[in-house]
Amino acid sequence: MKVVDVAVGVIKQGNRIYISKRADDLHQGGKWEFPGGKREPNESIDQALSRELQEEIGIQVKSQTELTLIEHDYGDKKVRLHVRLVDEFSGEAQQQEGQQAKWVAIADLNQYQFPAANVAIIELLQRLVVTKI
Ligand SMILES: Nc1nc2c([nH]c(=O)n2[C@H]2C[C@H](O)[C@@H](COP(=O)(O)OP(=O)(O)OP(=O)(O)O)O2)c(=O)[nH]1
Ligand SMILES: [Mg+2]
Repeated sequence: MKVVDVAVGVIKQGNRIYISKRADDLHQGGKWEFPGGKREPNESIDQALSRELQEEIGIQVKSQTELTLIEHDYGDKKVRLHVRLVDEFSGEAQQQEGQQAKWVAIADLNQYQFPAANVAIIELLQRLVVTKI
């Protein structure tokens, strides 16, 4: 099965992260996610993330730094999540297609149901909080 490269943005303001709910009819539908999407041919991950965050939540990314890389096999689909921290952006994060979204404290992320691949991202964020970011 081919692996799908996905650019994922952990958008941070203070100690809170922006999460949105995936539409029910998508892969891993109905779960919460960090905004982002599939890289298109000839696009870098940086470009894919900037484009997706503009399209999905209407922000312009000013800085993105690598957080982690996660490969996960859902059985029906294999993904490689390129997870980036976005802590500088312009515009106000707002779902462009009306999905639910919210800013959640890093410590409270466990209260939401995410796709299985995200468990490692949330653990990492909570570990980083203890030290720095
Ligand atoms: N955006 C996002 N995708 C995630 C996360 N965790 C996770 O397993 N995924 C998976 C679900 C999907 O299989 C894939 C991303 O696909 P997507 O549906 O967001 O892609 P896209 O925005 O380009 O959408 P489309 O072109 O298919 O409409 O990565 C996450 O936190 N954020
Ligand atoms: Mg998407």
